[in-house]
Amino acid sequence: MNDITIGIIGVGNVGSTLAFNLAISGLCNTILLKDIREDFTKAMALDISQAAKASNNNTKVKACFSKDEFKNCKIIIITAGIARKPNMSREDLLLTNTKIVKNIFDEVQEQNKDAIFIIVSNPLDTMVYAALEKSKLSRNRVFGMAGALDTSRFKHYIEEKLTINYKNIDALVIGSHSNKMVPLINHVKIDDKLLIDILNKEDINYILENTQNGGAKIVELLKTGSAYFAPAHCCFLMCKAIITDSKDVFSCSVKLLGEYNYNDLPLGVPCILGKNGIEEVLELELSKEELDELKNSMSVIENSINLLKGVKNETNI
Ligand SMILES: NC(=O)c1ccc[n+]([C@@H]2O[C@H](COP(=O)([O-])OP(=O)(O)OC[C@H]3O[C@@H](n4cnc5c(N)ncnc54)[C@H](O)[C@@H]3O)[C@@H](O)[C@H]2O)c1
Repeated sequence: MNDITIGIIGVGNVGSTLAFNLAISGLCNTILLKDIREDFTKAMALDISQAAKASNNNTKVKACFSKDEFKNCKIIIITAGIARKPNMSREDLLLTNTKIVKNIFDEVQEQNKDAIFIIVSNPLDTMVYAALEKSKLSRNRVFGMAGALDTSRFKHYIEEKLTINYKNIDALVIGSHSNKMVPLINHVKIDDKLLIDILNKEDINYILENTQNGGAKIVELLKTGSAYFAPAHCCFLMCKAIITDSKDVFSCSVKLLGEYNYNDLPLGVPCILGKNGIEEVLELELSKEELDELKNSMSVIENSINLLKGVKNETNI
């Protein structure tokens, strides 16, 4: 068992499911939970601690309500905020969640000087931008989880259309966490075969459309919120890569510094994760068509950030 504390802020569907994943894995020995719903958070801490005990591991889960309790975290995952309901876009969450995310840094940054922050709250890429702006931390320590989830949805819909036996799907989604995300369809490999050589155009279009609208489909069915098992598990895997210094590659929303010809803006691209958070941002060789799609995808983030900047001038968010 590692002597490591992981903090989760926002103990709703994603946050509590992540805490459960962490507690039963034994990846860390302390999980700190923080949410505005006090009794609910205390209940989650008890229930999840007891789940850890059922697997005979010593992970302690604590509900924290003061600055002094929520401290010394190696990783902090921010899932606080409101989630989408049917007919809401991720952008509809913009102003509320920006205020929440920025306040959180006021509350926890001082007591967690070495923490790596993984942002989950939506609209994801803009929340990464707001968190970086507020915290003034470097990009390796403040980044977002979304590409890992979008990639798992991509793989889900690819598998639906496969009729052959295979061992591995190698696939990646980059771009903004929006319906203009960029599933890199021409790069997908099923073992050593290119997917585009296996499936017809209709199947390919089905995969692309469903991947890009994968979150909305779950929102529509749930009616009261958005997906949480896959998002929480992707966060867990990213925490694991950091704690174990695995150097595994995840698509993360990270501030670009010249990569893909963008500067000072966050975008989902493949990154190596290790003990310092993002160890390296990988630059893929993309076709002209893919770069155009990425530009289109980035326009969602630029519009959202511009909207935020406009409101900020008026209201001091
Ligand atoms: N990045 C992704 O891929 C991805 C995937 C799923 C969900 N999300 C986003 O993650 C966020 C959480 O989703 P969810 O389904 O867990 O929602 P949820 O409503 O179940 O949980 C949100 C929690 O945040 C808490 N909260 C609100 N304000 C807070 C504050 N100031 N401090 C601490 N806690 C606060 C609420 O009390 C609630 O428990 C949403 O914004 C959602 O859109 C992102």
